[in-house]
Amino acid sequence: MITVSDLRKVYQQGSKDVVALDGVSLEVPTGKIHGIVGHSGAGKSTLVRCLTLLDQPTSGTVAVNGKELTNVSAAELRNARRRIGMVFQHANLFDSRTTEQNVAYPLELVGTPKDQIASKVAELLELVGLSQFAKAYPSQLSGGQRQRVGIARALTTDPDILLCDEPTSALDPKTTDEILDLVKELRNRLNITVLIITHEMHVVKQVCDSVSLLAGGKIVETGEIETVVTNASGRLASTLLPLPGDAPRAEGSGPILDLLYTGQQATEPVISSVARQFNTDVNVLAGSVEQLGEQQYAHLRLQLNADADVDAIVNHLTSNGIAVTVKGAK
Ligand SMILES: Nc1ncnc2c1ncn2[C@@H]1O[C@H](COP(=O)(O)OP(=O)(O)OP(=O)(O)O)[C@@H](O)[C@H]1O
Repeated sequence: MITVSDLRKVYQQGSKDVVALDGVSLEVPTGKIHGIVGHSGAGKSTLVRCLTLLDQPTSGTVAVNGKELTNVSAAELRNARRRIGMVFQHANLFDSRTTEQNVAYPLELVGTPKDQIASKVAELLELVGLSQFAKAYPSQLSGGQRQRVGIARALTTDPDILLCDEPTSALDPKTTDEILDLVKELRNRLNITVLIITHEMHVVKQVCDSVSLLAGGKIVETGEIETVVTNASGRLASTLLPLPGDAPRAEGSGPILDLLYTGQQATEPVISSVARQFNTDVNVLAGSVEQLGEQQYAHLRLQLNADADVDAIVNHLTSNGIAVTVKGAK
C-alpha cells in the first residue's frame, strides 16, 4: 500500500514561487493498479520525482506499507528508494550490456553476490517472458522487449510499489496492450501495488482499478473506475467514455439526456422501458459501449419527445442506478 499525505512541492523561480504540487493525498491499497492522469504541467513529473525521492517534497509524506519514506536520513534513503521500482517511458538500457546484464545492474550496485544475482535475474527474465533473450543486446530487441527488460530491472529489489511513468507512450497499440497485460499479470502474481502515470486514457481503461485526475498540482477527481465513469458531473467520465465526435445533431425541441451506466444496468432494456412506461419516442443521438476491466459501461445520448415527463423519466433512470444529465432541449 502506498499512502501520500498532503504532498506539496514549491519551486523557486527567481523571486517567484511555482506550486507544482498543492496538497496531493492518495492511498492505493496493496495489489491495486492506480492511474494518475493529467494534462501537461499538471504536476505528474514532480509527483514522480517526489514519490521516488529524487526530489524532496516541500511538505507532506509518502509511506509504503505504513513506513514513511520521506524525511529519512541519508543513510536510510537508499533502502527507502528500493521499496519503489521505477519503469520509465524509455527503458534507458545500457547498449553495451546484454538483457541479463542490464537487469543485473541494480543488484551489482549494492554488491549482491554473483550467484544470487544469476538466480534473481533468471527468475525475473522468466517472469517477463524474456528468458530466451538473456544474451541479446538492446539493439537486438523490439521496443516492447526493451520495456520488459526495464520492468524486470525495476523488480530486482522486490519493491512493494511499481511506479510506471508513461510506460507505453513510446509503444504501438499492440505492444502497449502486451505491456499492460504483463503489468496486470505481475500484479496478480506478485500482489504488487502499481501506480501508472499516463496521459493515455486507453491505459486507464485497460488496466487500472482506480484513477486520479491531477490538475494544477491538485487531485481534482479520484475513485474506482466504476465510480468515476458513472459520475456524470465529473471530468473523467466523458474522457473515459466519450461519445463519438460525429454524433448526429438533435432535431426538434425534445429534451436531451446523457446516460452513464455499468454492465448490470446495461443488460436492462433501458430505452424500451422508458419509451413504454412514459409513452415517448426515444431517439438515440449517440452511444458508446465499452469494456473497461471486467465491466461493460455505456454512455448514451437520448432525445425524448418535447412533451415527455423529464422529471419522472430521470427519477426512473436514477432509481435504476443510471447517472443522468439533462442537457436541455434544442
Ligand atoms: N525544477 C523546476 N523549477 C521550477 N518550476 C518547475 C520545475 N519543475 C516543474 N516546474 C513547474 O511545476 C509545474 C508542474 O510541472 P511538471 O513537470 O510536474 O508537470 P507534468 O504534468 O509532468 O507536465 P508534462 O506532462 O508536460 O511533463 C509546471 O508549472 C512546471 O513549470
